Amino acid sequence: MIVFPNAKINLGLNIVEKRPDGYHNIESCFYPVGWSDVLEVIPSDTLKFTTSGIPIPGSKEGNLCLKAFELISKDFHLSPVRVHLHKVIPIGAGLGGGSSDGAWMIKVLNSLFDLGLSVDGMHYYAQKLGADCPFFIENKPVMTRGIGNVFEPVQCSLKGLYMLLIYPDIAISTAEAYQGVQPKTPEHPLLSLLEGERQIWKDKVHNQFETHLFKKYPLLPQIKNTLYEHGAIYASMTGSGSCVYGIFEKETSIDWDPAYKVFAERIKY
Ligand SMILES: C[C@](O)(CO)[C@H](O)COP(=O)(O)OP(=O)(O)OC[C@H]1O[C@@H](n2ccc(N)nc2=O)[C@H](O)[C@@H]1O
Ligand SMILES: Nc1ncnc2c1ncn2[C@@H]1O[C@H](COP(=O)(O)OP(=O)(O)OP(=O)(O)O)[C@@H](O)[C@H]1O
Repeated sequence: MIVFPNAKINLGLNIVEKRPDGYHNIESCFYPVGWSDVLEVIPSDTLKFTTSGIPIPGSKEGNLCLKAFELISKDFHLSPVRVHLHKVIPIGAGLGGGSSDGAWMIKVLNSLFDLGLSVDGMHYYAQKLGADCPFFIENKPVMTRGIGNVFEPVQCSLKGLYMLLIYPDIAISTAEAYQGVQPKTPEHPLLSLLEGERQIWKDKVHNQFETHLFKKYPLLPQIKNTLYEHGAIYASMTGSGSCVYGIFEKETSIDWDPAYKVFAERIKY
């Protein structure tokens, strides 16, 4: 079975408070985008995991694909599989690529082994893997609260518009990003801003991580400004960075430093 675990962007991201367990409660809209890895899972004699594409830091055992397999095999009998992950989504980009691989692995195991897990059942396992994982189970635009695992519907569609995603080859770990953040109560409820006129997003919809990460990495606000100079309706860093995206009414191409990774699409979700 072959699937294409996709990335996400955050439309607005408020860090509301630090919790006693060290995590932070956030308020954000998660939106699926088409930048994708390739994940192949086939029945085999022994459990095997290989990767190609972008090198993934950390051990094989720490990879969320294998972690998903281990997690599900605690509750179900799974025969061995051969897993190959071709990594395309930049790492340390705020695109949730690793989380997506883990969540898609749960979905693959559910159908390959006929486990009969419902969406809620898959959420249960996904949230044990990481804060961003449950979103990728249903993979549709949603308002998230809690640590990113409590979902609420949002009437916000970007379908038919154009998206440019720019990864400037700066890896920022999620833990690093949260360390420098100052939680604060949002001035405006994000949900009503996102469901309102898109023209006001530029002034009112913020990713709170930008405050300290833009000071630390001045290249990031430069990329955001360039996107606005080329006519973006809205531009922002996604998640904990470093990827910056722009949303456009028409197809737009911009010359970037060749070291950057760029993904462009007509938004389909
Ligand atoms: C920035 C976001 O991508 C927003 O979409 C997410 O909040 C990050 O979620 P994630 O990458 O799945 O995060 P995890 O891998 O579960 O956590 C990595 C580390 O980030 C910090 N962390 C993560 C999520 C959260 N809501 N509060 C946190 O403080 C914790 O120090 C944690 O040890
Ligand atoms: N399948 C995987 N792909 C990428 N990273 C993985 C994977 N499994 C585990 N990891 C670990 O997770 C870390 C970062 O993952 P990820 O790509 O989700 O970060 P990110 O792009 O910053 O996303 P976000 O902060 O939005 O979750 C890597 O440094 C790596 O050690």
